[in-house]
Amino acid sequence: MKKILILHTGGTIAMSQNNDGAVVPNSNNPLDAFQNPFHGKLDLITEDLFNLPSPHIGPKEMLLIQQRIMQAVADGIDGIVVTHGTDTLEETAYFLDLTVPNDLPVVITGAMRSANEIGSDGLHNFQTAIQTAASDQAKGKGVLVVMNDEIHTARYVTKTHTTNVATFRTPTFGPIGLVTKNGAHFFEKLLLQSCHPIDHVIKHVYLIKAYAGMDPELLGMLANSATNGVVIEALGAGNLPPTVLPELKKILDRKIPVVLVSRCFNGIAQDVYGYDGGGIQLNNLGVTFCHGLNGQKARIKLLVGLSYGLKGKSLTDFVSDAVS
Ligand SMILES: NC(=O)C[C@H](N)C(=O)O
Repeated sequence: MKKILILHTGGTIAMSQNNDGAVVPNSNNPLDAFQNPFHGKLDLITEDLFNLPSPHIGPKEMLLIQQRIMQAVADGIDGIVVTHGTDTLEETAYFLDLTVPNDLPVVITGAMRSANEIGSDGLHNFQTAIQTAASDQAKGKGVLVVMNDEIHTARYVTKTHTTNVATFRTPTFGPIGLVTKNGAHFFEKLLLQSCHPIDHVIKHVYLIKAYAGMDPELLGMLANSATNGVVIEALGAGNLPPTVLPELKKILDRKIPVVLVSRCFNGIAQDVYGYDGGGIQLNNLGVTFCHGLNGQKARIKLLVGLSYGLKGKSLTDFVSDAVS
């Protein structure tokens, strides 16, 4: 019988609406009411790691989840389900994708409606996540996000709607599988990336967003602080307003890695434009283009790479390639 370890970390899936209509964490996890429908087929081992809304989760908590999963790998667990708030779920999922071995199925899920709201999606998402983690086909796919009957890769999935249960989408590529009443079905093979099992996370890796008429002061502050890395969500195919270039150069002169992604929902950032502030100039200045990740994931990738001790070309190669 397969052993599936369930790690609860909080989020709406562990919350209820109170009499004032506010959605608040429950002291008793509503998922404790889950009746194992896989009796005799799956051994479900449950642990409450913590009970935090996901805006309270950061790299420290992500590392705790990663360490618990590494222990489970050593203990011979067959699959892992992590329940998590949806606001930062994609970041934790990608952090784990980069830092745990990708042969063990690790599935993250959450809910958009709390336990006592009509149409609550928590129990259903929980069940489909368990089915996916128990599937032989889930092996070797890296960390997966299962929500609303869809299976997405941690690498590309993102939260796209504030409240809709169909919030998790994979721009450009789409989901890699579905969960039906018969279980998990995959229709994509994946390029797998290497595992970087870090044991600490560094600080001061920042994410900022470009906008029309972008003020240079924020970059100026980063150039003069204890900054370890910067990710910029650039305009379009990967361009910045020229007004920020002097401050950007100060950061690059300090050998602080600067990674560029696009603020566009679809597509990849590339060095295609030759005007002032265009991608070709940014590339020549030493900015690293990250192909295919959104800003928050590129930041996680830079954070993991730096925490792992990568430097220079190995760091650039690691961060620029979404599948390395
Ligand atoms: N749907 C959710 O889980 C959102 C909640 N604010 C959280 O991330 O904890």
